Amino acid sequence: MHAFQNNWLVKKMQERLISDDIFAGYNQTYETIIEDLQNKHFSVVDHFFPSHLIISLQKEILIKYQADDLKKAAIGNKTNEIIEKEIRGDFIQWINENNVNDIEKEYFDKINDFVTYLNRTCFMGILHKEFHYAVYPKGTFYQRHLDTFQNDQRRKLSMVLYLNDENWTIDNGGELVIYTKENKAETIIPLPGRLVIFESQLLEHEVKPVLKNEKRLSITGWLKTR
Ligand SMILES: O=C(O)CCC(=O)C(=O)O
Ligand SMILES: [Fe+2]
Repeated sequence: MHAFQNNWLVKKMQERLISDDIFAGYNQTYETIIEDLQNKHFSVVDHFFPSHLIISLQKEILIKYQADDLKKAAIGNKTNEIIEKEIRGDFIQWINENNVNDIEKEYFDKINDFVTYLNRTCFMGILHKEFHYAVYPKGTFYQRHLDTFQNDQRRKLSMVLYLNDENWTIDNGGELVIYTKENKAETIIPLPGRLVIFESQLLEHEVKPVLKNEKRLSITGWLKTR
């Protein structure tokens, strides 16, 4: 018997069994993600986005970081934000989907296609999204947490896309560790182009310290219900 059979996503999956609509516009990558989420509440996909987009987004985040556009990330809710270096040390910039360049638009087009698929085939009811760039310089990390810091129960799926250099190695640190419901640590190397999707309210996770001078680059976001 599955330990989390009554959680939000699994309920959606059960409803899904009765939908014939799944077969219209069937997408194998999306189906793999949905199956992973159903089985283990997270999924790791390496070629969700085309590689030219990863390269362009990497250039983009580096330009913004060098222009000092990213700010120290805070914790807590919006009215009570505190910067707590002992908890997280990354620099972020929120992306406004209504004001994007061509590269960011290509990114959002793909995200929106995925969201439409989830809503159509799993009745997931995703209505809102929020995404930010994140840079973790040497020595920074993000302690074990759930993605519900901002008192926001609407966050359902977390999505992290790594924009690291193609020469990124395991010695750089900065692994994402996801703690499964059996409290088993799953270590994910932040390889360029890798996308990690997990259930925001269910799985605790942490970013291990970045050990080398190579900055750890990503876009992190949340798919939210009403
Ligand atoms: O960058 C990652 O791998 C995870 C980031 C994260 O957990 C967060 O921003 O909430
Ligand atoms: Fe997180």
